[in-house]
Amino acid sequence: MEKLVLTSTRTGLNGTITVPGDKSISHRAVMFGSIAKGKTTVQGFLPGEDCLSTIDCFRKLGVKITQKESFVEIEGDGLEGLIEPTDILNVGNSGTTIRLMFGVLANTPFHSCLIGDDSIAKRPMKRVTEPLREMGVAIEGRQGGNYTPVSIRGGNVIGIHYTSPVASAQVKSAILLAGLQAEGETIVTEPAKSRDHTERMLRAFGVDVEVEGLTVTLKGKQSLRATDIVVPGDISSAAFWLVAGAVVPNSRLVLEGVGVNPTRTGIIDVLEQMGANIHVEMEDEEVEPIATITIETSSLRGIEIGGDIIPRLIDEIPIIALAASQAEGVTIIKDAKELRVKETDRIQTVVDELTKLGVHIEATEDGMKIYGGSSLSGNTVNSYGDHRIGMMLAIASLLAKGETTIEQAHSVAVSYPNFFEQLKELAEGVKENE
Ligand SMILES: O=C(O)C1=C[C@@H](OP(=O)(O)O)[C@@H](O)[C@H](O)C1
Ligand SMILES: C=C(OP(=O)(O)O)C(=O)O
Repeated sequence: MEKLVLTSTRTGLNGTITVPGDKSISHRAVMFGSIAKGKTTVQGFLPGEDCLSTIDCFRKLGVKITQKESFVEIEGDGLEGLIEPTDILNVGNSGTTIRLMFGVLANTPFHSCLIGDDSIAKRPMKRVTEPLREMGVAIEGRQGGNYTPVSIRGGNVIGIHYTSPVASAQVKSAILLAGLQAEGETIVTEPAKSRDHTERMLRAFGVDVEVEGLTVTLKGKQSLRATDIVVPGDISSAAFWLVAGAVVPNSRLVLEGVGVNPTRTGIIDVLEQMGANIHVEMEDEEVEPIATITIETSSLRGIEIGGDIIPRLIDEIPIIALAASQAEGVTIIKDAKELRVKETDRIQTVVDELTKLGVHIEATEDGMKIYGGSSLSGNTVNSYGDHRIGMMLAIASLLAKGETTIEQAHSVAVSYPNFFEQLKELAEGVKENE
């Protein structure tokens, strides 16, 4: 599916759905299961391309993994059980895979080489490779180890006290994974709280992790004990329906089993602040909290979004920009420079593609300014291989007059393989041609 043509919906979006498993948690379940001793099972795994890349990497490192749709079984033999790969480890489009793999491989006494697709080749790796070098890991790569291909030979890692300049769960997790294998203690402090799935899941695998404010501490030479993981629905995927439910007239959507870890719920806070009719009902609260979220067509107002909330909604900014285009008044998004180094430069891509549909929107250095009250008209737009841009444009097409053609629509499979099927189920009257 290179190109997809969508029309607006006449009846609104109605129904109850379960979104696929959380991408961040699915990656970690496979990684931690692969370096634990014993059999780990994963229910609710996201069979998206990014998480399949993680499985592929660990198979190349000698781990036996069986995966059938959303169920995964991993036979781990500890970190010592990993073997030198005879092939390059290819992470595809996944930043989480490559950055966390550096941490996993920090103490393995063999050579590995990591590459990814064209988007990965443009994303900075120094944020992880630099602190890992400080810990004693031998890393070589293009432009001093900032870009792929990167090769790594682990061994003799020592603990570090690292103050990260970015609020990034990928940086924090890579250092903690290296720290687990290191001599001595590892302490990571971040400037704002990023998602804490690593800290929560390491505990479930029997690791001692201390968290105090923005600082995480763990002792080295700890091993992981296999366990059974249940992955909640991905709030970053649910975000597309939350915004669609709020902005498409005559809609009411119920999303069940959504992960509502407070480090991820910035989208709910923003929609509430914009005046959305949104209701969250807790279902369960074990390793990760889970809820049912209901949203109805709402009158939204523009707001200012910046500061510590940004890491709590970083992947949702493209769809928040669309919500803002339908609000009354102006919305300003700032402190979000990180968007420039995602799968695409998400500030520029959002501005370029929404402008083509008739939105009045301007890029700023660290965010965007969106003028509300736009009426959208169909046009040809492009995801540029960025899954979140592809899904945001699909929701935009539901509001646009006439037909919208989305080029590179297949990119949605990175995080949401059945996105277009669910869209057709929820939006009666939407026509689709390939
Ligand atoms: O750790 C993770 O699973 C992720 C962390 C975030 O990236 P950064 O760590 O670069 O902020 C996020 O954007 C990405 O989608 C997933
Ligand atoms: C940025 C994302 O993922 P990653 O960094 O893992 O490629 C994303 O899913 O929006």
